[in-house]
Amino acid sequence: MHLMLLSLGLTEEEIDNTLIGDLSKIKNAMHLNSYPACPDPDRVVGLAPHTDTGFLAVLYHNGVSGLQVLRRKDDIGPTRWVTVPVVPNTLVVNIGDLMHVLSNGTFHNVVHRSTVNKTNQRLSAAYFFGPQVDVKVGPLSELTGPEQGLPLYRPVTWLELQKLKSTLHDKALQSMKIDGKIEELRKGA
Ligand SMILES: O=C(O)CCC(=O)C(=O)O
Ligand SMILES: [Fe+2]
Repeated sequence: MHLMLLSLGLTEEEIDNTLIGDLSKIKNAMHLNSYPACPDPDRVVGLAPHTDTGFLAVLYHNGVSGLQVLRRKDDIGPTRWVTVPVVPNTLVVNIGDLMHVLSNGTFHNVVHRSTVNKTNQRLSAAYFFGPQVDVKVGPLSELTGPEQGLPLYRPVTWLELQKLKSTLHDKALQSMKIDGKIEELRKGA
């Protein structure tokens, strides 16, 4: 995460002043997932499509494939699910919603899901890195201004975002847009 903030142009000193510079404001969580083998895997959902809410998620798995990411329409093809290849002794890092907010939309949160395997049980451990539940996260002031552009999102705490997602699902971030119409979205949810 430190390297990602450097790549956005923040100095070491500016990073020290962000949430990740102040480790007392950082919180961790973990999911342990088990996907039993299923003889008819196309008829079951392992883990429904979602984005992770924190800054970053680091995924470890037992070498059985199943994680897929949603690739938006591009020159290569239409919007599609792409299976993340299993590479031994590696971890997968997903960008979460709060990293998307913190970077003012530069780093995109990734929509992903898990499928189940026909013959092998799949196990995964997802480690989530985010702020303490009551610390507000908004676009970094270093990334917004007359030259870089306006902040796209209002600040939220991790807890607020989790509550928004429980009612608005994939529309939660849209509802935090500074020109977003939260009430309209709530009615349509
Ligand atoms: O099982 C996986 O590979 C993904 C798990 C996941 O996305 C999650 O726990 O949020
Ligand atoms: Fe996830």
